[in-house]
Amino acid sequence: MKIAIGSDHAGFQYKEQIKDFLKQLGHEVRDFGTNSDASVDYPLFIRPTALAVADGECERGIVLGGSGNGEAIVANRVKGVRCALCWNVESARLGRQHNNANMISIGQRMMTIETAFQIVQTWLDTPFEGGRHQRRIEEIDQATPEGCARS
Ligand SMILES: O=C[C@H](O)[C@H](O)[C@H](O)COP(=O)(O)O
Repeated sequence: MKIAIGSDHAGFQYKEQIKDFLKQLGHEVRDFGTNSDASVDYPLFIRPTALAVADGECERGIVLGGSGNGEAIVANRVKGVRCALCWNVESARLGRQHNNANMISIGQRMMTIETAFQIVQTWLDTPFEGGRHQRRIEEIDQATPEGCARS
């Protein structure tokens, strides 16, 4: 697969290691930065990563930061992206089975690199279940481009 990857400074070290891990598995990686530990603003790197998944340049995407929270928030504002914030193998497995997550967000300050590798591997290997979960995904996509509001 062609996989987009992006991080801020707080996710940079794991981004580099996950990039190597993906290449060893035979995947093509498109790196949207950042390229050092120097402090940056995560939306500037995460949004282009998510847009590459949304427009089909990449099949999947991985974003990283300190917690992964802000990165997931940014990615999920891009139409067509379903980014699961993953903190263990089970959350990654369910992100695929139930949510058909085409992106994951990982918090470098939240876990060991071994757990991060296991999350990535699980997310790559687990198929979407479909069925009732497909209906729910379609309900997510019923939101207007402006978002939802009570009328
Ligand atoms: O949700 C955002 C991410 O966790 C960021 O990586 C984090 O906020 C960066 O924090 P700092 O600027 O204190 O390194």
